[in-house]
Amino acid sequence: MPEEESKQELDIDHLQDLVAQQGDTVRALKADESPNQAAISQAIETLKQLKIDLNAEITRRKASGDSMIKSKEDFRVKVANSLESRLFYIPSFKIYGGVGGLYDYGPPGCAVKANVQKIWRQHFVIEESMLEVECPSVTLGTVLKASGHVDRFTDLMVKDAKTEECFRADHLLGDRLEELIADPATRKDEKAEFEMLYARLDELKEEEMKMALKRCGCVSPETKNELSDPYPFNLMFPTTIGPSGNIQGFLRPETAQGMFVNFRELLYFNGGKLPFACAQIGQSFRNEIAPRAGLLRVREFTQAEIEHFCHPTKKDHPRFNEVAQVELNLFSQEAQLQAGKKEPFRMKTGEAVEKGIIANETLAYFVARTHLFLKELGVDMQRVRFRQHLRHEMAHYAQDCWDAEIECSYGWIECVGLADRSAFDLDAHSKASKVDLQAYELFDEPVEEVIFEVKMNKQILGKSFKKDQKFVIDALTSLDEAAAAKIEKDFEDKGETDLENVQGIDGGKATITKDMVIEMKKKTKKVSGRNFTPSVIEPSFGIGRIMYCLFEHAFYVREGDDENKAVFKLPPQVAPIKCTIFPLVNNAEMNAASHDIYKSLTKLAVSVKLDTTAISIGKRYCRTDELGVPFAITIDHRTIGHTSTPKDGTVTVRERDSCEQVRIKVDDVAKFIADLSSGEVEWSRATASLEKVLNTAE
Ligand SMILES: Nc1ncnc2c1ncn2[C@@H]1O[C@H](COP(=O)(O)OP(=O)(O)OP(=O)(O)O)[C@@H](O)[C@H]1O
Repeated sequence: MPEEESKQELDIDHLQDLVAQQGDTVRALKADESPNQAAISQAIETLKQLKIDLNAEITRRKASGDSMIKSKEDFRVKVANSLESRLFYIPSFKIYGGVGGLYDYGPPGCAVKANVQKIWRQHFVIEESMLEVECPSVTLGTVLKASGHVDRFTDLMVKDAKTEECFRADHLLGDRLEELIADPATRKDEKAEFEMLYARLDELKEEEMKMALKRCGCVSPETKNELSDPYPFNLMFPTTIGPSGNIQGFLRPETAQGMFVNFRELLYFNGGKLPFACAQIGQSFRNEIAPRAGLLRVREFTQAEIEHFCHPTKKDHPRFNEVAQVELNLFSQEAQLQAGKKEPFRMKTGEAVEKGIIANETLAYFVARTHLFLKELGVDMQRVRFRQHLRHEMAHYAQDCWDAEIECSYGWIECVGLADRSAFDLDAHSKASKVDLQAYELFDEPVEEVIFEVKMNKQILGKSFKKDQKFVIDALTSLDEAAAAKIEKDFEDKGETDLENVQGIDGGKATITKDMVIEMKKKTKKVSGRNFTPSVIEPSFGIGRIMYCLFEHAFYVREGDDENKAVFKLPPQVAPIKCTIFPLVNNAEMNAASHDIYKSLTKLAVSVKLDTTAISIGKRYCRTDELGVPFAITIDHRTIGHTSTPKDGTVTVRERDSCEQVRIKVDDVAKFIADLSSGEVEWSRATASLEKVLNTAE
């Protein structure tokens, strides 16, 4: 966003703060034990005046016709107009009226997406030697049952009692709570209650949500009809696999599960060594109840996910030194919970681990690498923060979670989730598939361990446990001293014992009777290693959300120009097309020269657009600026020679943001543009020794 605009936004923010503070003052005065009527009247007058000032400022900005962008909504509309009119993306099935939450990327959108993914692959898969996989989007139901998605991947939904329109219960309640909290008529004690509810919005269970909707008088937003009670709605798209319809499947809601279920093969591929990371880029599907905010909440989107498998108690990272000095904008749990103004703070990655703010080196390593990736894409890093999940936002098994949030006109948006998920996923799949998903650890030195040699009566055991016998034997042969003592005591007291957490057995419980065990002998043994279930650290990127935020950060309207002179200042590596070629005049000679340059650029794998339309150069620049094209080559009379202009075999090259133009030899131009497009060389350095020309077209 241009600097000037953020200054104006701040003024409005300031006025809004003043209105809120004055509202508090009025309420405090009213709540006084012996209210001072004169003071209350005066405070109300001040509040009224502040509201008038605020509204006047908003109206003034909306009404003024200059090229500045007046409000977040105006800005958003301008960005969306440019993106849609230039076919970055458009609603899918548009000629049939479209359907919420599904979008098509057009040519520049596809190109930007491919570039973002290419940078992601380079930054993570290649630089970190990750094992990349590609798994199907159609996923077996049993996989998603084991992962918990079939039972728990739900949002609470309510319906308009008459029209049956569906809403996300937390969205409706959140909107209503915002109204109630801002309303000067709300009593102080009620305000505190509503604020508390607002803070707990995403942790409310079905019954609590039902009460809260009632308490706040929530109704259907448009029709004002009553609402149904909230109920869980599973966000997965169900399907069946095969013609019989007997195999339940789902479109995957995340790419992660494919990597977990391949763990055993990947570990083998990696020579049995940990840690290693697996990566996947692919489509994910969520039947969002209320898709909104363009590309930010859609029903099909591209995820780029990493599963880093490591030892549960050794989460240091061999390359941590490389990122220890990277300064992050951290919004820790503590910063979010402190009284008064809640603000993120800047801290080096190394210090954040030392102070225990980020749980371990590996998670912090990925936070820092994510920071560097977003920076490389051209995201405005002043508007990026890493927000730590509050305890209630984290699953019970999660050790620590951080979201990379990017600020845009919709507020702070989670674009990347980074979580230490402990051994949950591998344990869950191991249990459900009855396949061992463990790794083996070789100790530095063999250690002496107390073991229990258990002689079993396999006939009796087999009768009771059939094919699960193996899991019971595994459990009985890996007893520790306390567990063995308990079994012996249980046998003495009641002739049987319950084994808990038996891997591979449904519910994990196995009842062992005394006759199944012939003898238990305590022994010491030297062991050189052990099996364990690895922990998983998962960075999960939403490519569409990152792209949208990047588009907003890159967008500006060139000052002093017409409203429609919109520019996307995308970095060359991300820009959909690197260079446009314009013949100054649409004639055979200039067109031929343009074609030659076009060929030399495409040979170097630089994406180019040849524009031979007869419209003015200024208008052509304007069109390519809105596509984010960073460079433009113009072939003119000096290139090919003219009666009044001697041929010198040069072309002009113009840079999008500075509008600066230089002349360069035709033979050198392809390499020059290729170097600039890779982002390796900056414009100012590349052009230091070149002839600058006056820009007359703009
Ligand atoms: N409906 C969606 N549309 C676009 N991107 C999405 C959507 N849901 C998730 N993502 C992206 O995938 C990433 C990882 O998914 P994750 O399951 O952590 O998201 P989430 O916490 O469910 O997101 P939210 O709370 O916003 O629904 C998110 O950080 C986001 O970038």
